[in-house]
Amino acid sequence: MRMRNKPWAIDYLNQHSEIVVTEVDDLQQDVWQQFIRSNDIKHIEVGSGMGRFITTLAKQNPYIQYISVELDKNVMVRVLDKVLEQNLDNIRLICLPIEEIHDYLAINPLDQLYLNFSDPWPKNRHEKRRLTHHNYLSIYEKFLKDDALIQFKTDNRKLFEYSLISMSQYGYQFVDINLHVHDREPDDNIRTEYEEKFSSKGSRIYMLKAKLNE
Ligand SMILES: C[S@@+](CC[C@H](N)C(=O)[O-])C[C@H]1O[C@@H](n2cnc3c(N)ncnc32)[C@H](O)[C@@H]1O
Repeated sequence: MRMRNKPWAIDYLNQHSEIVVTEVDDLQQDVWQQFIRSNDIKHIEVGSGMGRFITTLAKQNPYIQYISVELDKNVMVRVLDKVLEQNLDNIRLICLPIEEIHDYLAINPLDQLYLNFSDPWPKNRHEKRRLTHHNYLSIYEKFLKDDALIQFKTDNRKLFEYSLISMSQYGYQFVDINLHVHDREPDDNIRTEYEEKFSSKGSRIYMLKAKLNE
């Protein structure tokens, strides 16, 4: 997601340090350690973009704690806007790449992971950047509970097929595979910003749900 540089973004995020982390070391602060170590049900989205998906979930499920991970500060400000506008108190934002923070999350594993419209990185030489590459799957395994669910949506058929193979080879079992989400769209489907954009252009939306262990 390319968003114009907002020179004020980092200050805005840092003014809300009770909700947002912008430096890895901040995760050592007491308030974050308490959050990480609490035994609430916790769901995480990696690559939240502008945050419609995760903020809608947070509003619908006040008893679940949500973690939004988005590396781009220019995009994360849009997630923070939504959290503040809706007064959501069950969501935390981490404005860093997942690669840099997973050890902290692994302290107390999480219940569910969402990947929505992850960058497809179509060139073979960029395969390792895809968020369903086995290197990322092994990162997720460290911070997810044994029976945690991964839900992945994309408009990109090649990335979807790649992800089915990558996850299957890693040992994931598929709980659900939907090859046309918007044909008889499930009531509980929350459309992300990218999903809305691609769907309005006529793209088909694919979705999978998978678990490592039942
Ligand atoms: C194509 S956008 C999709 C945004 C949103 N999920 C949606 O569906 O509208 C992918 C987002 O993932 C973020 N991203 C990519 N790699 C990431 C990583 N390793 N850690 C955190 N965020 C990442 C990008 O900055 C970008 O905003």
